This record gives sequence, structure tokens and C-alpha cells, in this order.
Amino acid sequence: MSEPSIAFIGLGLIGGSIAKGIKREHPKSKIMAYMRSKSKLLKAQEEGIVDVVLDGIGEELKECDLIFLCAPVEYNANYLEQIKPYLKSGAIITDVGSTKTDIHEAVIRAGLEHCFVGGHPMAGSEKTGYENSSVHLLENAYYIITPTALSSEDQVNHMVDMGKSIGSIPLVMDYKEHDFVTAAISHLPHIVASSMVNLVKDSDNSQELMRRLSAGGFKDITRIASSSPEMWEQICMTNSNNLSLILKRYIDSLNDILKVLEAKDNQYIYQLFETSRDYRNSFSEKATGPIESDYFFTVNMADEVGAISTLAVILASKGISIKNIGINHNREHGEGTLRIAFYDKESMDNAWKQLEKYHYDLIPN
Ligand SMILES: NC(=O)C1=CN([C@@H]2O[C@H](COP(=O)(O)OP(=O)(O)OC[C@H]3O[C@@H](n4cnc5c(N)ncnc54)[C@H](O)[C@@H]3O)[C@@H](O)[C@H]2O)C=CC1
Ligand SMILES: O=C(O)C(=O)Cc1ccc(O)cc1
Repeated sequence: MSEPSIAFIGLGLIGGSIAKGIKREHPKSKIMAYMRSKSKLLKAQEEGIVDVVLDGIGEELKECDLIFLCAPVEYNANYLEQIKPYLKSGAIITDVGSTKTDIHEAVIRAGLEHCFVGGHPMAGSEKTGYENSSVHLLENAYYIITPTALSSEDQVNHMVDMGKSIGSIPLVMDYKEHDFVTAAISHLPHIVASSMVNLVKDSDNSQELMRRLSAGGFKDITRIASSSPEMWEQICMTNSNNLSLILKRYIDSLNDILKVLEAKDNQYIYQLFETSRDYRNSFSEKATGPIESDYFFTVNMADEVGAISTLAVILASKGISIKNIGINHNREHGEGTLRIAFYDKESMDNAWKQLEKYHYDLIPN
């Protein structure tokens, strides 16, 4: 991309994070944005992320090479017809919505298949809004790209390059398959988390003992129950067929558990936990957050004041940039381990050599 003009319709958690990533990689790109809150748009302009604040859909879009739809999914689909009169020849419209069939069908109805490539960055959080967006949010996360029947190879490659430029891992996929997969791994978990929280709310006593005592496991699996109701209502409504199918399978599995629990079938219960543990342990943690990268290693170091800054100074003195640095809490490698990620193999190898000279205890990736 050489100094492209890019518009964002919706500049919240995801739109804001992508805009920040694009601005980091292409500081001269012209970013235009529209969203409901003018004050947040002005803040993004003050921060140098947004160049042009839009008051709505209009003439300014005629300049854009790429238009991102980053509002809740049903609103995104509604914008297609409004944007249509202002499309420059060769421009691409993309979206970041969590469901894809609904928008792809709207694209077909609007006759925009030749200029649409769908997208879904598979990372985020329960938080919303531009104020929570971050240049690191989508790093090392899968960025699903869903072409239409008329998307050209160039258009898809352009989106793949965009995904890579913000540090994500692009993956091209059929939009219908996307919606079945995400029904199981994203949409069902949100329903389960919210219904569990509501179950506790309705089962608690007047002293709210359940709420006060809720601990690790419950909090871990219900964090996403704090997500935006507006966003999740629209996700569930636009993927209701897949979600119903997978929810029925889940209810069947819960009913099986209920039966064996009542029958006190300890073997079945043991196997339930054994199977899930083994399968869950096989999941890769690599594509899930800002710390991991293909180029990283771990440093085993004493937990002393100033230890991290000493290490950072050693690397900085050799001009080695750190992409990310994080303290490992799992203590797999003993006390005080630090995971350091680099932008490329050369930087990682240089850093390794430097730290070896200072006798740091290094653990390869
Ligand atoms: N939250 C997450 O973790 C993820 C969300 N997504 C998808 O990204 C999209 C945006 O979600 P977030 O950024 O999380 O939400 P958000 O609530 O942080 O941002 C939504 C943005 O859209 C704007 N907006 C809402 N209605 C609008 C309308 N009618 N016209 C113009 N702008 C409007 C809001 O002002 C805000 O700037 C959704 O489609 C969601 O499915 C995708 C991946 C992860
Ligand atoms: O907070 C979390 O763990 C999420 O699950 C975030 C998320 C929300 C919606 C998506 O389409 C993708 C990721």
C-alpha cells in the first residue's frame, strides 16, 4: 500500500485497533472515520490516527481505496447501499464482523461482489470503544478473510497484506464455513458465559454469597459475559441457524452428563474431564495474544528490581528492537521468566548472542 486513503465506518475496539496498526505501518496513509461519538472521533484525530473526521457517508469516500465497516454486524450490512454511490473504481469494501453469511448475502443483493472481501480478526476482548483499542490487539491473531465469488486474486492478496501489516495471521476461508466454526468456538461460549452468570444471579441468596465468593474458574469462563449486548444480539441473530444446531448438541451433552450424574456413573464423569483435559492441552496458545511471535525466546532471570531495564538497555545499546516483552506467570521454567519477542529472526539471533555474552540463562522457543 503506498499512501492509501482508507475509511472506517465505526471506530471502536476493532476499527480503532486496525486504524492504529495501519497508521503505524503507513504513517502517510490518509485515514477517514465516522462513528456515533463525535468526541471520540476528535480524540482519534488529536492522537494522529484519524486525518479526516466524517459526519456521515458522503463525497469524501470517493477518494478511498479501502473502506472498513467496523460497526456491529447488522449496521455494517445496512451501510452497503449507502456507500455504493461513492465507490471509486478499484476500491475494496471490507468488514470486520464476527458473522459473515449475513454480510455476504447483503453484498450479493447490493451487486457489490466484485469489490467486497470480507474479514474477521479473531481477537478482541469484552471491552468496547476506541478508548480500549490498541495497536497490539490483533497481533499474532488469525485474521479470517472471506472472498466473494467475484473477488480477484489481487483483492484477496491486498487484504492478506493488510492483515500481515498489522501483525495478524491472515487465513482465507469460505464465509459459510466460517460461520459454522465460529458458532462453536465463539458464539456458543458467549451464550454459555452469559447464561451461567444469569443462573448465578437468579440462584443467589439475599447476602449474595455466590457473587461474593465466585472464584477463578467461574471468573475465567464468564469474562466474556461482560461483552456488549448490542454487538452480541446482532451476532446471534445473524448466525442463528448454526448457533441453534451447535446449542442443541451442547444441550444434549449436558443432558447426558445430568443422567450419568444422577446414576452416579463415576467412570463417565472421569472420562469427561480426562478427554477435555487432553484435547484442551493440545491447543496451541501461539495465535492468541500480543506477546507471542515466531521470533521469541525466554530468559530465566532473578526477580530483582531493575532486572528488566538492564536487559532492555543491553539490547537497545546494540540497536535491537523488542517487539514485545512479557513476564511468564506459569513458572514452567522456574522463577522470574521473561518472554521477549522480536520483529525478525536477525534481531532475535543478535539479541541471543548479546545476552549470552552477559551470561543470561536463555531458553529457546
Ligand atoms: N469485540 C471484539 O472482540 C470483536 C468484534 N468484532 C466485530 O467488530 C465489529 C465492531 O466491534 P467492536 O469494535 O468490538 O465494537 P465497539 O462497540 O468497540 O465499536 C463499534 C463502533 O461502531 C460505531 N457504531 C455503532 N453503530 C454505528 C452505526 N450505526 N453507524 C456508524 N457507526 C456505528 C460505534 O460508535 C463504535 O465506534 C462488530 O461487527 C464485531 O462483530 C470482531 C472481532 C472481535
Ligand atoms: O474476549 C474474547 O475472548 C473474545 O472472544 C473476543 C472476540 C469477540 C468477537 C469475535 O468475533 C472475536 C473475538
